[in-house]
Amino acid sequence: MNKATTIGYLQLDGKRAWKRALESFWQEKTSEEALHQTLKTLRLHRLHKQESYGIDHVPVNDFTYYDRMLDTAWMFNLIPARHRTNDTPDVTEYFAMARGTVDAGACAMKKWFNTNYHYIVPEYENQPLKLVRNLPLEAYAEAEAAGITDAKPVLIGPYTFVKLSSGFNSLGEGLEAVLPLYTQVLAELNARGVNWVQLEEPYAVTDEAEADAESLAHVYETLSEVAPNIMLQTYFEAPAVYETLTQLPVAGLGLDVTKPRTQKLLKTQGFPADKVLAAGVIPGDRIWKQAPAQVETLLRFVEETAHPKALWVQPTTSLLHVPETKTHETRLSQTLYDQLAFADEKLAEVKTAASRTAPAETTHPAPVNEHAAVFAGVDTHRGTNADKRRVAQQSFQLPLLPTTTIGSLPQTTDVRKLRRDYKQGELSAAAYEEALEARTAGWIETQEALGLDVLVHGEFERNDMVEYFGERLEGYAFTDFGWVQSYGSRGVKPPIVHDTVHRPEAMTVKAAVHAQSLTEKPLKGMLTGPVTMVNWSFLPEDQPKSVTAAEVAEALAEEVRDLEAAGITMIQIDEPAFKEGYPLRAADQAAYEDWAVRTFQRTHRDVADSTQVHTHMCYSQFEEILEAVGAMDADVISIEASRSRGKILEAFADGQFVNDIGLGVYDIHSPRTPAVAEMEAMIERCLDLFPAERFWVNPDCGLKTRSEAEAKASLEAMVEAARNVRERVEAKV
Ligand code: MET
Ligand SMILES: [Zn+2]
Repeated sequence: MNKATTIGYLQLDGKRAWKRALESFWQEKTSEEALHQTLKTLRLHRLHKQESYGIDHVPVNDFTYYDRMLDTAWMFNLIPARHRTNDTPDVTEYFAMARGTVDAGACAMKKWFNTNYHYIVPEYENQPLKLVRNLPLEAYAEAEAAGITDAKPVLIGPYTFVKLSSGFNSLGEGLEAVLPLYTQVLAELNARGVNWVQLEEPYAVTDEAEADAESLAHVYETLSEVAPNIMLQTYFEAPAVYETLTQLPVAGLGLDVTKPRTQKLLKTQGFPADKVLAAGVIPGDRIWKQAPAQVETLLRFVEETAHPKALWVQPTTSLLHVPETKTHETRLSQTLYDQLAFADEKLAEVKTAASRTAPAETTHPAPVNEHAAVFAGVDTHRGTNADKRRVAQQSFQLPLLPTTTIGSLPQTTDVRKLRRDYKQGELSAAAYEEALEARTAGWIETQEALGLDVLVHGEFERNDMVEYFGERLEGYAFTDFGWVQSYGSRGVKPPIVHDTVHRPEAMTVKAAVHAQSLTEKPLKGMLTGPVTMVNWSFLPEDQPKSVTAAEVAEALAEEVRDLEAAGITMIQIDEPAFKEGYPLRAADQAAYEDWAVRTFQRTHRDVADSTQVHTHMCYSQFEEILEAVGAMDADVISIEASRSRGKILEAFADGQFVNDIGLGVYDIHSPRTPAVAEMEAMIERCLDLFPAERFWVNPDCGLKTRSEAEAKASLEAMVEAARNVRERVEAKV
């Protein structure tokens, strides 16, 4: 019988006990001692749970107080000077790095590969490194004391750790710094009698790994001398350096065998006979139950092509990316409920798959191509150019450097309470709507008083920019406890697309028309774009992602037409998740861009030249995707620019990009009121690159998380900065 294994389990349980424990400690409502105690209980609970499902080599040290990259950095004494308060770091340093303090900003946070999880970026500044505590060893000992023998300590591998850290001048320098510490950790595990250890190297699936193959080999040649059996675990794609990995002196290799590229590698290159193959056969980042026959077929394929020394059956990724269990859901239809498998249901699937040996009759279904072409033969483009539209849109009579916001305005406690009361039936639909309209009316006055040139209604009715539209479209379903960790203690409940997406009726027209009726200034209608809608949802299993995006695009196109017909002729279609959907391999990029750009284009294809389309993206490396952004052809794109102090504009300035740009002049994540002079300087710098006619001035994202006072003060300063620069530019001509 094959072994049933997992790569890692999730932190954010459905009841959110983990989150509550952390937040109550941060709010100083519980002691540090109580925090450790509560988290230990949760930690042991999940170990026993996995064991009870029949999982072998239950992973330990996958449980974190915030993030696993952070755990590793902290354990190595890789603490930025600004966060250090003790000689030997403790939770103070740990949470200072994660969340910042009054005096010291947090470490940066970045997207974990192509998932919606964000990790903490360790900062190397030549600190002397040392092993502060051997966390994997402690976790192993704890499990053993709880009666779980043969647990598998897991940690992020040295190669991936260095690649994702900042401050190392080169991979070589980074490895030189951390390899001795990994060696010490692993040697201590070995001395303790640990059997297997899992080292995760997801970076080995990226194109960049090809150039790093030698370093990877060096790392594992060094570590295997001292370590227990190493399971070198990859996920998210097939390794880009498969041949190198197969030749390493490690005891096992973990692969996502559902990926077509992995299957091809197994077929053409085989698998080393001296290694264990940990085969990811149950999708760890999706929520659909697998047909047992299909899994068996896949396993049979693996056995026949790989002939490994032994086979471990496991999910393709850590279970971090799915909710804990479906068992507490009551709102889902029986059909849908029956089709779902969240983390705990996957444990059962893994066990079942590992236990069966009977060969299946069915043939392996052709893998779905996520990036299948859509809108074949359909012209999705607006069919007009930026210059023509600029002329038609002069009717808005905007000043030079018009000021606006990104859409959401502060969601104060009373706004949240309104939504909650309405959802729980304590407030009638009419009373709810009236309260929202009053809120919008107040802010229309405020925006006018602040002197903003283009207004918004404020998005008070939206808890989340994807959920809001999902709830109004057919084909979506929502869970009550389906939390997935996004970063730290923060989670999201991604909607589930389970059927064809349709728009039964207009979704945003009424609120926009009401808001516009209160002002002479133009008001932007606010929509969430098709790419973001699919990148932040769980999608049907057997359908390419692009197909769902195309359905959403048609629904949004209807909404755009309705808005236009109702007199809302400035419409923003947000795409903050456009960049994060990019595939891990360059070879897949063109196919992604094709459907992503075309579905976005489709949403605004049918509007008149005089209707102005905006889009908004935040926190993206725009340099890499500029051509696609240009092809989306929104009249105005607002971008995050404050953190790079406008440097990003250099990429836009090479002449290819013809649309207008909304400069995000201050960081909305900071509670600090930005200085007028600072914002002026940034605008001025950008004017060296572009004519002033092409710029807008705005914050770098929505203001929903800010207090009213913070938002007002910041916007006041922003409007003043724009005015000052406007006056100077106009005085020059
Ligand atoms: C993450 S992007 C958010 C855009 C949205 N319109 C807002 O202002 O909140
Ligand atoms: Zn944003």
